[in-house]
Amino acid sequence: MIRFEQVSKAYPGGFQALRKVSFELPPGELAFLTGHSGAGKSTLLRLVALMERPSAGRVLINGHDLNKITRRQIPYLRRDIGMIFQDHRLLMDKTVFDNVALPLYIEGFTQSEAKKRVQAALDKVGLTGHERKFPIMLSGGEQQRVGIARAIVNKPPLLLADEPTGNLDPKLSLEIMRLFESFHQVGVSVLIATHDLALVARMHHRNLVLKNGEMIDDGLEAGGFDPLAEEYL
Ligand SMILES: Nc1ncnc2c1ncn2[C@@H]1O[C@H](COP(=O)(O)OP(=O)(O)OP(=O)(O)O)[C@@H](O)[C@H]1O
Repeated sequence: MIRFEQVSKAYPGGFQALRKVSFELPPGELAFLTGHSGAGKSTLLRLVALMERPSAGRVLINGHDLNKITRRQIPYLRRDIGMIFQDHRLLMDKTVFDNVALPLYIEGFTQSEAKKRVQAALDKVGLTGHERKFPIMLSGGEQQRVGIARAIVNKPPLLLADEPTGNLDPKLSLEIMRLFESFHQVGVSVLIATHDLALVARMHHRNLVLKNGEMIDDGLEAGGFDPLAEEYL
């Protein structure tokens, strides 16, 4: 699903955010991406989502070399990727229905076609019946669920989440992570960048660890990984 081959990313000004990162995430796998603030987690996700381009190396998604994707092709590739952000990025003047339907409208679905899909997505995140509400009327956890419903509404095979539980308390965070697990269980690939090492330790999934732009652990070695170990912090 995702393959990084010796990927480096230098931002304008020369800051080296990623250094020769290589890893592979097979289809249907759920993995965490951890590391200190500034380690390069968001940069890595942005490279997968074609929001940034690598300075060196190759990123492949489903065998497509992203270096060979033209600007025009980007929207087509992005359809296969659902993105979830810490600040959920909902449109506050639109209803829950319209927020979730947005990717479908962009793809040209009519309102009636969109309706079924939106209801199915809201059902999956436990928000049936909230269609007509505005985001401001929802709790933080519910708003994050709307963001997740929007990300899954066109059934992408890959979900990328950047600190999806950053603003939530431990109970809600666990609920959101369980939701990602439920997508993984039906075959969706999921990559979640997070600071929440206690939650990562509790969930028993692969953990990719970045430190100063280098991948110091790709989570594949047997023997158990302790995300709270000193060397990872
Ligand atoms: N557009 C940019 N231009 C210049 N430098 C950037 C840009 N985006 C990120 N950086 C720098 O690259 C480094 C990695 O940033 P990134 O956001 O990928 O880290 P992160 O691990 O996601 O951090 P955090 O956990 O704090 O979100 C940081 O030092 C950051 O300041």
